[in-house]
Amino acid sequence: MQLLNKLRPGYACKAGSSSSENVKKFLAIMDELGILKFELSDLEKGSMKNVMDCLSTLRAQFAYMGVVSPTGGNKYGSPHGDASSNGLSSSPTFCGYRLSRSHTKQPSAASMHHVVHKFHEVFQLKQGRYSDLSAAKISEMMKSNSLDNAPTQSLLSVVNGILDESIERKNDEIPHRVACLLKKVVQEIERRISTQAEHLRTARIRVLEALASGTGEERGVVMDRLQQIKIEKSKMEEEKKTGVEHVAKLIKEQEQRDVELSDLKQELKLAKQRHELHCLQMETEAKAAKDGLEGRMKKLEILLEDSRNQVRVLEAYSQSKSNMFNKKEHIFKSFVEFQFGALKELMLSSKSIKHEILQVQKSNLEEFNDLGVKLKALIDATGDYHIVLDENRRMFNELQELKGNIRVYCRIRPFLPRQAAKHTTVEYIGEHGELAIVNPSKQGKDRRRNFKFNKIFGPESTQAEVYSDTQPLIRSVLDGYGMCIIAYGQTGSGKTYTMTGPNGASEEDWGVNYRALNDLYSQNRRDSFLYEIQPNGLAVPDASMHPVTSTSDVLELIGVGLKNRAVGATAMNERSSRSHSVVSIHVRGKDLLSGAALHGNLHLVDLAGSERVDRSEATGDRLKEAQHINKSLSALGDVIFSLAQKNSHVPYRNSKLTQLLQSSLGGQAKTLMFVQLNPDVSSYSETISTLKFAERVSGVELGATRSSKEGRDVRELMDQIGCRTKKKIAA
Ligand SMILES: Nc1ncnc2c1ncn2[C@@H]1O[C@H](COP(=O)(O)OP(=O)(O)OP(=O)(O)O)[C@@H](O)[C@H]1O
Repeated sequence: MQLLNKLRPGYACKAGSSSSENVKKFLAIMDELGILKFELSDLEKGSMKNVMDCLSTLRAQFAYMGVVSPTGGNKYGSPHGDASSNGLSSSPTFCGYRLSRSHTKQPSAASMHHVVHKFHEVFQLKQGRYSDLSAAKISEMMKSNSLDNAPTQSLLSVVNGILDESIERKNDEIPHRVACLLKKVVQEIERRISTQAEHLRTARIRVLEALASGTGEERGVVMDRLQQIKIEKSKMEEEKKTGVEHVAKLIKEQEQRDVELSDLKQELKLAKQRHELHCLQMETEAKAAKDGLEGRMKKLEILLEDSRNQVRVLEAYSQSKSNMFNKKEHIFKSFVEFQFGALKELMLSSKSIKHEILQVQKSNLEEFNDLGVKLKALIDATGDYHIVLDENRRMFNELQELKGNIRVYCRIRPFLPRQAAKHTTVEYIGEHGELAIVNPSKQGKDRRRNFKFNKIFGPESTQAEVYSDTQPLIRSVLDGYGMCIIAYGQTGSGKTYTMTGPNGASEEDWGVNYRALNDLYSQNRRDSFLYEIQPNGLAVPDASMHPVTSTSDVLELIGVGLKNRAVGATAMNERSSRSHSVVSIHVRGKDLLSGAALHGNLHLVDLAGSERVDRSEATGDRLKEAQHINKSLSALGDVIFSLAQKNSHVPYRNSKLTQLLQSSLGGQAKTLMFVQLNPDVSSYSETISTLKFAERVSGVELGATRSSKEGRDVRELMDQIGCRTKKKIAA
């Protein structure tokens, strides 16, 4: 056991050389016995498999050896002495084969069995007796080769057989050849026994020596080791089982992997197909792209060639340009040099010019000073001019006042082409405003009636002639006075014609309105006054005021007013104005020098027809309208009459019309009335009533002879104005 203990892994390395020697001895014995041995290096590595195999073989050998009894007979009835016996006899025995032969090479179990079988065949008697054996068979059996190789059991069975046969025979003697065979066999057995005994003795001594070197403790270690080995074996079996399960699991996993692999292969196949398709497409595209690129390359090459050619051309061109520029540069340089020379000269002349300029400036300054003195004198003179202007304005107004603040003109309308019988009521028109009207139906002193006006415009009078006396009064408006121009008369007598002119009138036919407005703008003294002109209707409900800058602006507004004017047919006029038309123009002037403000106004009044109600055959609303018209005309007559009489009370408030015209009726305002007459005899009574109205309005002044003193005053004033104006112009 000590020996086995020394077989533990690593023991040889740890133990001393004596242990190692023992192992070597053990291995030598194993070698001698022909048993599969292990190497010393196995112990050093700890590889126990070879060691265990060796020990197992040794154990089996011992077991086999125990089968043969010390007497050499078949103790257990088996003639062949098989390995079933476990006993290990201490008495000399012999093994089933020669131990000496096992020195050569370790026989395998199969070869050993073969040899034993062969010698059984030679020595086994299958039937019959040994005495019946042929001489050849016996000589074959007696051959030393056969005897040497025959198993001991076979030899013993031969001996037993011959002995049994001799006992059965009793009287018969054993044939000589059989006796020789018996002798030979016995000798062989003896030889084997002695040899075996010797070998066994030697082997047992050696084994015992080897075993004697171990102790009981080592045996325990070996047993423990064996136990461990068993445990390891069971563990290994367990592991093997686990391994088997693991292998099964692995197989299953393998199967799954196979399935996955097949799926992957399928996918790979599809991917490969797709990839191939894609590659194909790519190749096609690449080919197309390549073709395209080649085409483009060719184009680009052509372009490049063109560009190169152009570059060459440009290079040549730039070269020629460069040469030209060089030439020009040369010319410029010489030119610049020349210019520098000229510049120097210029600088010199500039200096002298500067000097001259300074001289001129000095003399200019002196002249400016002189001019300043003169200008101051002029400004003073201008101040005088304004004083003169103001005085002129005042004197002009005085003149107009002396001429009369209320003037009544008479205008007789010509017969119209459509009028059939042209019998006139106008018998005489005097140069100084005398008018004789006749009534053809009457005789005697009642037949004629005389009237007196400031002036009479006959049927042939032009629009310009009618306006001529009005024109000077327009200046009064700009001078800041009020003025009112009124057209009065029966319907169809020509009021609108006088105030506005015929429809679509040319400049020649323009009425008072247009001409007055034109004069307002043309007489606008912009050098000394700033004027603002606005038509005004603020005194009338729903009226509005609009700034105007020209005659056309005013006419436009008049047009709007006319559209709104009530017009209706009467028995006397197909298109009769059934309302008064008033255009009020306010003028604001500012003296630019003194800052003094002026405010003048001009009322242009086209009254409604003055015919009698019964004559116009008006009824209903038209009758009421006619009555209103008559009332307002009557109120106007009363106001003008009161003014002419210089009454303390003037009844402005009796009608809207007089309220509206208040600013241009009375005071320093000028009133100018055109009394319109229809010369036709059929209108005689209307003519008479119109003339009576005019007579009443103009009152005392009409027909009154101005005193010689008033006449002188007028002439003197006229002279003064003329004289001053001449002086002013001279200045
Ligand atoms: N001096 C004139 N020369 C030529 N035609 C004239 C003259 N006066 C008036 N007429 C004509 O007579 C007609 C009546 O004139 P207008 O309409 O001016 O009269 P009216 O007094 O304004 O009438 P109403 O009061 O009804 O409005 C018109 O056709 C007009 O052209």
